[in-house]
Amino acid sequence: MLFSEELRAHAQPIMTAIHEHPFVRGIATGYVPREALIFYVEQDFQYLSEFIKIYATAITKLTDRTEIKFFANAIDFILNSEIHPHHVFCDVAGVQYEMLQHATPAPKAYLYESHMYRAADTGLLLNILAAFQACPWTYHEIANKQVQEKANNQANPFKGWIDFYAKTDDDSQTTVSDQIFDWIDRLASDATSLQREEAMQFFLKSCELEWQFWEQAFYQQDWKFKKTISSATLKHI
Ligand SMILES: Cc1ncc(CN)c(N)n1
Repeated sequence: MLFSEELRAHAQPIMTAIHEHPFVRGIATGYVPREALIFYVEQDFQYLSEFIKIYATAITKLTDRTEIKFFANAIDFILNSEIHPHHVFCDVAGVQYEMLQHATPAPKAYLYESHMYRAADTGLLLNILAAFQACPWTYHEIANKQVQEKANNQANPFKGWIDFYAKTDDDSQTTVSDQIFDWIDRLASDATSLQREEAMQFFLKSCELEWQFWEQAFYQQDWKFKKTISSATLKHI
């Protein structure tokens, strides 16, 4: 069994819970509460900005130009393409995107970002890719399932979001997540079983954090002492 097949098999209960999450179901049925959409975009904007820095860290571990290009493309995708699904949510919520670009990470986003940095700190590309893969993989799975359900019909205001994440790579029919799974398999074939276990943990925790990210936005879960934390300034003694 390929390592990527093992990853997917172990993540199945989490993936099922993501498909069934009320936010994700709301995308399919065309209704998500406005506050949830706004909270999501605020958090995702800052989360993706942090992701760019994590990709940049991954680049420092590489020598092969094709591999470097992969991460450079991923950065370009966030900066220039992934703004589109955010605009879809903003249009439905009736808010200006520019208004949602100043948030600080809420607890689950903070945890997810810290988890990614922890993977990067191990210095192992296998861990970085495993931790990162939950991001493209779960979104592609969500969108694909919703396309199969014909949720991307003209009446659905989230059609643009679903179509965006269901897209494959031009004519090749391969997705970014397929390419990453192939890359993970190549690295895993040279890894020890302990290293594979560590990568598995990074992947599964990222999958759970994807679920947590939807949950956090749907219920707008923020720091309990947000005002205290954000208003703290150093006193000059
Ligand atoms: C939290 C999260 N995970 C995944 C994606 C899809 N790149 C995203 N935009 N945000």
